[in-house]
Amino acid sequence: MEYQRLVVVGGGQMGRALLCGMLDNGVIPESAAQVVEPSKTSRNWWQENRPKVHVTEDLKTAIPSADLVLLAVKPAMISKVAKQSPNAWDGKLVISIAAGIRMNTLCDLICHNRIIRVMPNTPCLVGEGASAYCCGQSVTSEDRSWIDSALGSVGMAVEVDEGQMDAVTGLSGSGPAYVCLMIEGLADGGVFAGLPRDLATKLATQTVLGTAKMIAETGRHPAELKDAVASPGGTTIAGLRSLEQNRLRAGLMDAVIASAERSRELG
Ligand SMILES: NC(=O)C1=CN([C@@H]2O[C@H](COP(=O)(O)OP(=O)(O)OC[C@H]3O[C@@H](n4cnc5c(N)ncnc54)[C@H](OP(=O)(O)O)[C@@H]3O)[C@@H](O)[C@H]2O)C=CC1
Ligand SMILES: O=C(O)[C@@H]1CCC=N1
Repeated sequence: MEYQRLVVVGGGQMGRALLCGMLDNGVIPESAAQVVEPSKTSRNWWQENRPKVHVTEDLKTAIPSADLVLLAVKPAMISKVAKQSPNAWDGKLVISIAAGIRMNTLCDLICHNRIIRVMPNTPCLVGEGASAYCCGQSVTSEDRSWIDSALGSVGMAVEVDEGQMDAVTGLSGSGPAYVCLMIEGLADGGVFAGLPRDLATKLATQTVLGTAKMIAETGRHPAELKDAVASPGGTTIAGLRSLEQNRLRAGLMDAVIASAERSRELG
């Protein structure tokens, strides 16, 4: 199936990361994309950065022209958006990225179940996203192929059971924030140890990027690669001891669990 027009409702952080990633990767041409956005600042951002994307405040006129609609508003706004344009959702593939909002709820709101729930993450903006999705009962095989290749064009995409979506949200949906905190902390350590801020941030970023790539490309267990860095009586094992004393791993587990619980509450 050819999808002619994509309407993104909510052109904020994640709507931007996903749509820009898809535009950059040729999933959809700029002229076929429309963004519905009430915030003037955000509309200005689209007009300055993606002038060919049509931007409007008017949901009611945008939806009828769409073949597929990406709901990228905050979870608390989903119901309002759906009710703002009743009967307009028929015949459209609806994709929701709202954390915690369940398929049943979406289905009740838009009165059909040709719905795909997606949990993406912000690295979609640079083609390195990690997205999971689950499909409603009326999703066609063409819809499924489209979402798989659209998300795949901006990173990795995996289909999961809906029951796994809260855990995915806790891990990869929220994860970029935890990694940013880690990079910030590593850079702060470098600054404390005497490096200029710019250099410390560059080294911290490349260390995280390189390590992630090494794990992904070698398929080796992170513990094995960690052991390869730590010489007996050396510098790394001193650092690792400090991290264990400060419960880094338990802290990361707690963060993922807290986020997954919050996702469950939002539903
Ligand atoms: N940020 C992330 O890393 C991720 C977010 N998500 C999900 O993505 C969704 C969006 O989050 P995020 O991008 O961070 O949020 P943002 O606040 O950055 O973006 C949401 C945008 O929607 C706009 N908006 C509000 N009401 C409407 C409306 N009625 N019609 C159209 N647009 C509207 C907001 O405008 P205004 O500011 O004026 O209210 C805002 O610009 C959420 O449901 C979140 O759970 C999923 C995965 C990761
Ligand atoms: O913080 C949030 O609620 C959203 C969902 C996943 C990442 N950000």
